[in-house]
Amino acid sequence: MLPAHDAERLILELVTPLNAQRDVETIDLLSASGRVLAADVSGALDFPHWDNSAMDGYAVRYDDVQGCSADHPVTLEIVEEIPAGYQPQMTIQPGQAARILTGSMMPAGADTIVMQEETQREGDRVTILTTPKPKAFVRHRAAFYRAGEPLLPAGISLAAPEIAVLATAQCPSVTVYRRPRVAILSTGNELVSPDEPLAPGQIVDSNQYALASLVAAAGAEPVLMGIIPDQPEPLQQAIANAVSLSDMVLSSGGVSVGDYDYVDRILADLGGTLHIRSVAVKPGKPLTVATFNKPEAQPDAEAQSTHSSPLTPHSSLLYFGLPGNPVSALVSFWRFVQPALRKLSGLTADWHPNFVQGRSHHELRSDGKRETYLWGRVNLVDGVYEFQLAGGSHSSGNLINLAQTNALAIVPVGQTAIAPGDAVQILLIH
Ligand SMILES: Nc1nc2c(c(=O)[nH]1)N[C@H]1C(S)=C(S)[C@@H](COP(=O)(O)OP(=O)(O)OC[C@H]3O[C@@H](n4cnc5c(N)ncnc54)[C@H](O)[C@@H]3O)O[C@H]1N2
Ligand code: MOO
Ligand SMILES: [Mg+2]
Repeated sequence: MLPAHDAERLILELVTPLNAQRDVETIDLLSASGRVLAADVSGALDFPHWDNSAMDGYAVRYDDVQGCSADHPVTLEIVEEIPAGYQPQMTIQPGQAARILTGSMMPAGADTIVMQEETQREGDRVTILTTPKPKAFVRHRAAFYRAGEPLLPAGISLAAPEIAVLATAQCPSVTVYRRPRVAILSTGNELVSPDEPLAPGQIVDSNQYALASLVAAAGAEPVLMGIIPDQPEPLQQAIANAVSLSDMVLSSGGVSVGDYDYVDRILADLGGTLHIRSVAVKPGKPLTVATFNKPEAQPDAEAQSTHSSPLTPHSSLLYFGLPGNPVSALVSFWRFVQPALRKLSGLTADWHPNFVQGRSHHELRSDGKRETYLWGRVNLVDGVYEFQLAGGSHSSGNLINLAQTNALAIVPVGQTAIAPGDAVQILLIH
């Protein structure tokens, strides 16, 4: 049994990320949320693009208003009104000012904004009642970003802030990694899909649904391979098929020591290399991790004929044989598959699970033999993550009380209890 930390490190080493040249697509910025940027972006525009005012007020020459106060005000002639979207026509001369509104272009000659609240307006004259700081409330061209400098690096996930930046840089479309295809298959003679009646001994295949949801939430494309019986031939066929058409495979079930647990043997027969057979976590001990070398798809037939096999690039596909127990399959996903999927998807950082320190409201128990994950909810209480253990059984076969949880509390190997109020490491799962 590999310790969890070593398993995570080994798994991440085994991941070949999508290729920044071949595995990309150009998409509309409006559909880019959650996608991973595949190329560095730099902008062709300074930001701000013009000197502009940060306040509603008056654009003045600092020399004209230096030293003025309520007792010694200065009155200036307003020579132009500058609303947003308007290009100023006048150059402000000594003794002059322009009425200006937030975001509008600074007129030539002016270098300082006096906010409206510090003035008195009478017709086309404005009286300035305080001395502003030199260059006050002017947002200078390129103060925030200079055209041509790096704007966003490849390998980051796009969310509202990055999408706003790309829009501002006039990038209405963006080159992102394609979504990784993740094949999902459930193994087991006992499994039926949720729309089928249960005969004695049968159970419903929930893993395929749960894993599809997790894969989609991670920004990847789930490819559902269905329920495969515990029979070597159909299972081998399904696994070979899954390996050939995806970037990662997740199967559940059939990885323990039972008479019908064929997955590991089939992976070896198909030429896979087995790296992990079990991990010291509870739930989730039986976890098979294997890799397959795959010839990479060639962009076109010509490329295929000019690059004969020794030059054909290969990539390594990661196969996860997750345990069949429903909670075990999900815990294995959160702890080990998700980081691998993040690296596969082209992200250059932030692969690791989201661990935080908190305190436990309830007593947490473990046998101390494996790193133990208990499910529940965290809330921030006075700035501290507080973990509330889900009620009911923490059996790996009980998925019912997993609903409405958002975190897993971790009891380390060698520790058998965490007392109420004590510190606990928590894995955030949503
Ligand atoms: N002698 C031992 N037996 C077991 C060990 C062990 O170390 N020695 N480990 C146990 C642990 S821990 C786990 S976890 C399970 C893992 O078993 P498998 O991965 O081989 O899974 P199966 O045997 O196929 O199924 C286990 C369990 O999960 C249910 N299941 C399977 N697939 C699904 C699905 N798609 N949706 C919902 N539920 C599913 C299945 O019906 C079984 O109840 O092995 C222990 N045994
Ligand atoms: O590891 Mo199993 O997942 O304990 O039930
Ligand atoms: Mg089994």
